[in-house]
Amino acid sequence: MAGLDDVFGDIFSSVDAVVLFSPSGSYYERFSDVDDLDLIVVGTENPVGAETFVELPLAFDEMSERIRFGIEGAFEQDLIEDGDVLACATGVFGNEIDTVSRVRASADQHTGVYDLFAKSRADPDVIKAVLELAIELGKKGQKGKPVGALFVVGDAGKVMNKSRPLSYNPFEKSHVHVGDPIVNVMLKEFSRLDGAFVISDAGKIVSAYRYLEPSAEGVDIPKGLGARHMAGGAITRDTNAIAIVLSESDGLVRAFKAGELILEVDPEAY
Ligand SMILES: Nc1ncnc2c1ncn2[C@@H]1O[C@H](COP(=O)(O)OP(=O)(O)OP(=O)(O)O)[C@@H](O)[C@H]1O
Ligand SMILES: [Mn+2]
Repeated sequence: MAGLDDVFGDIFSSVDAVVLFSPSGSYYERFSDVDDLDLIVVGTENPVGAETFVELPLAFDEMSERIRFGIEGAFEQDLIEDGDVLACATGVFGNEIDTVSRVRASADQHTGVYDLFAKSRADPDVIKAVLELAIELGKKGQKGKPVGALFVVGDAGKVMNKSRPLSYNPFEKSHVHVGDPIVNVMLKEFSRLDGAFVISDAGKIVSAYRYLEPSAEGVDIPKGLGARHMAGGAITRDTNAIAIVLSESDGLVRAFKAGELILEVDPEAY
């Protein structure tokens, strides 16, 4: 009878690097003894003091998200190359490592999600909450009809200076934050109305109904996208904000940073 190694051994054959997600100290040390293998530690913190470390802005409950993010971070830091085979070890059922996943790193699969979270001004939790809200809005629409929405996140003072009100601001005197379930209901309700939401680095809803007036000079967004996307893209070149845009016409959620489209997701795929 064949041993388990014969059955599962392929998972570990010709691996270029091991990616350890939030390992405990003892686990890390055991791996350091394995010769000729690149070791990359990925986590929200680096308590093992690994030399080669990719920081996660969020723990990412979903294993596939965690791995995708770690791989993008590793690409970003030139730790891996296109085509590298990685053994990704992570804990699916808890903090202890219980699962190894064999993944071929592909530069084509670059989604920009690492850039969006790790190198933005706004709090990663805020970005994640807004992205999830946009995806949810895209999936369900508003009362069954597709809706569009534009969220500008971070660097709110500057964003306010480069925009003007289309109507009175329902968030004028409030101190509400994204992520709060009631606020999400409010934001969905207001998404039927024109203009952009402006959200601070810490997630405070600064304004709804903002008409953005950035300079569109040098902004290179894909042809076919209209004024909402142009304004969203352009404001991220003029300020340190990021923009998350739900398109009413094609239903996709896009994120812009520094004037460029860096992430495109289909809400139906989530
Ligand atoms: N400069 C702007 N600032 C804020 N909101 C804007 C701006 N320009 C357009 N919008 C909003 O975007 C809405 C849709 O405009 P438009 O159709 O030109 O954009 P789009 O990029 O094609 O988006 P969609 O894919 O949702 O149709 C407008 O009704 C308006 O609410
Ligand atoms: Mn349009």
